[in-house]
Amino acid sequence: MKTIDDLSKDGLAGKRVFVRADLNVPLEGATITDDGRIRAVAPTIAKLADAGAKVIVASHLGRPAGAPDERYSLAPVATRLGELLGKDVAFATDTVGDSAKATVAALGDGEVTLLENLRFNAGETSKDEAERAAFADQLAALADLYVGDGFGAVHRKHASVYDLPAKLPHAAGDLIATEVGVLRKLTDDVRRPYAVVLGGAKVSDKLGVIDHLLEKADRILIGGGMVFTFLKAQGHEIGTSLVQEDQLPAVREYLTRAEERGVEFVLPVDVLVAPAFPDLAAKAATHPETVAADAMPAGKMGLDIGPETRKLYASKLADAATVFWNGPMGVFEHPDYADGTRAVAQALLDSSAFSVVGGGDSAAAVRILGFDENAFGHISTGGGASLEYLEGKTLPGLAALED
Ligand SMILES: Nc1ncnc2c1ncn2[C@@H]1O[C@H](COP(=O)(O)OP(=O)(O)O)[C@@H](O)[C@H]1O
Ligand SMILES: O=C(OP(=O)(O)O)[C@H](O)COP(=O)(O)O
Repeated sequence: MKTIDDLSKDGLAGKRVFVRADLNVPLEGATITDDGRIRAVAPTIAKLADAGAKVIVASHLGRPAGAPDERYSLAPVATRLGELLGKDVAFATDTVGDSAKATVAALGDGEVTLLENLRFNAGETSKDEAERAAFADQLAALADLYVGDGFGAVHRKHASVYDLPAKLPHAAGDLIATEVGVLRKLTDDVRRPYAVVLGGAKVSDKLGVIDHLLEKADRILIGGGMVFTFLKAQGHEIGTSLVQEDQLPAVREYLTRAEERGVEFVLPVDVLVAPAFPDLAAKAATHPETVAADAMPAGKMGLDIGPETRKLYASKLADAATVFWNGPMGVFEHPDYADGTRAVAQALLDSSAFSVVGGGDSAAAVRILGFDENAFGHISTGGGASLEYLEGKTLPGLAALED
């Protein structure tokens, strides 16, 4: 992959450089609860601006339905990015419309703009190649050069990630270079025992990764919303918990294959349940019940791993030499369901393992719960992206930067 240094051989002064970042940060209303992804890409933006480029930053936020939706506006991110860069960041209220065109046209050398959420446009995520290409053409018209630095989104075959770089001279940004450098170590020569902890809510995206992990990992620990598809596959009651019904046969096969291959597959022995998903804004006490994982009551939702599971998982991580962790163990955004995630983070710090924590929410959880991010081996800005990288898959957003 070309680097920014390669791209800047003829100078960057006055050039319009499009930076595809992943600024998909957690928000409560318009308040950013963790700015890790903004801080991670800010040095790339500063480097380009310092070289005199006119920097056009673009990202998605959340999963809006291809049309403007104020809840997913990047406006709060523009303000925070400006604070981190120590300069104004002009915010365009659309992505390729009049506001974007006028904002880009008004940019001076060394100035920075942030476009509104790419996913407010159906073309960004479309499966229709022509629709994606048409949107990429509109984005390309705004810029002279392209820098891909949104590591968290490189597994998405989206217009700004995959189609746009083919239309402009392009390079990988410094964040992508760092991320790939660290993750390569986990694919090339991993120190064993190698434990992988999987949780979170993007269950359909991430269950498939287990297929590959069964060939690589020595131990796989399951938490978060992942748990209940496994419990159901084993024939247990899961109440109203998150479940991926269409994956039940696949999950049964994983459990069988883990046994055959001698991979230790660890599921929770107890879980915290409540009648409903908690109100994350109010954070009022919800008085969860601890129940055995094989005896969940009907009508209740599993929201965190329980106290016995916390101890069990800590013991399974204590002697690992390498740990990769993606996905919180529970709904950590509410204090009643943060203990599982806290326990896994603490277990990684207590062990001497090289630990990689990947994912927007996992990385945010570690920081929000008060852990020192520098105490971990690597905090990756990508969850799905790092998992697919470890799987050895061709990632569209990395392939597009190679030539
Ligand atoms: N048992 C559960 N039920 C529903 N959601 C859960 C559960 N456990 C964790 N979550 C949610 O998972 C989300 C993070 O999942 P995900 O996006 O897959 O992780 P990451 O961003 O680290 O890749 C968090 O917002 C958390 O509240
Ligand atoms: O948050 C992200 O991924 P992650 O939750 O796997 O870390 C990325 O911004 C990608 O978002 P998407 O999963 O909506 O494509």
